[in-house]
Amino acid sequence: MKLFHKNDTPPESYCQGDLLYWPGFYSNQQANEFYSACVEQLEWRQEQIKMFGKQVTIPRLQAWYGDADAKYKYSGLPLTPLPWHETLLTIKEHCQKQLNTHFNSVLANYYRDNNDSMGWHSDNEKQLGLQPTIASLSFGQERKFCVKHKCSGEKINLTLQSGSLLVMQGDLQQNWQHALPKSTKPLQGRVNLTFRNIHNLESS
Ligand SMILES: O=C(O)CCC(=O)C(=O)O
Ligand SMILES: [Fe+2]
Repeated sequence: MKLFHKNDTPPESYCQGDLLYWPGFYSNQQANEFYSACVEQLEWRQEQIKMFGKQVTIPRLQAWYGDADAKYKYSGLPLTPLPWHETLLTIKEHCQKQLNTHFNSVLANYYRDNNDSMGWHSDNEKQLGLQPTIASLSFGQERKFCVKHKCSGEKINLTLQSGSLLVMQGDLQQNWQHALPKSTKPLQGRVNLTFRNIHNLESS
């Protein structure tokens, strides 16, 4: 896969093996419009997940959209997709075209302020396959995104800007974890969309 061409690599882009970051995938204005549409129109829920045998309320809002058969288990939480929203379909088309791949679902995350976060994890569920390509879009408040190697502990920190596209692919989920930490500084809201291709294991 080739995401960057010599002459159109935007400033501060990052391309290291299986992690590609493109800050200006969308203009600020377009990113603001997507942010508002997502905040106002997606069916946000604060889910409970099981962690170490305990029910925990997750520190962010989530919504799962996709094709009807793209059922997903996320941290022990079975998610049945909501039917596609037009804004999500538009963004999905752009990503599919750019990355020359297909997505059948998206996990939307809404971080309302600096107290909302996502802990260390890998998106390595069986249903994603061994080397999933995940397209991660950011709209609204920029936030720090951390990646940590599972064996060496090597850390990479990126600031995900509004309108940026981050692609996680290849062996990234096998070898690395990632997280979106809380901040002590007050922050505005951020919407993140992670487009995925879920394999329906029951019917295969
Ligand atoms: O909000 C982000 O940038 C990360 C989201 C994420 O890792 C996920 O949805 O699995
Ligand atoms: Fe993730």
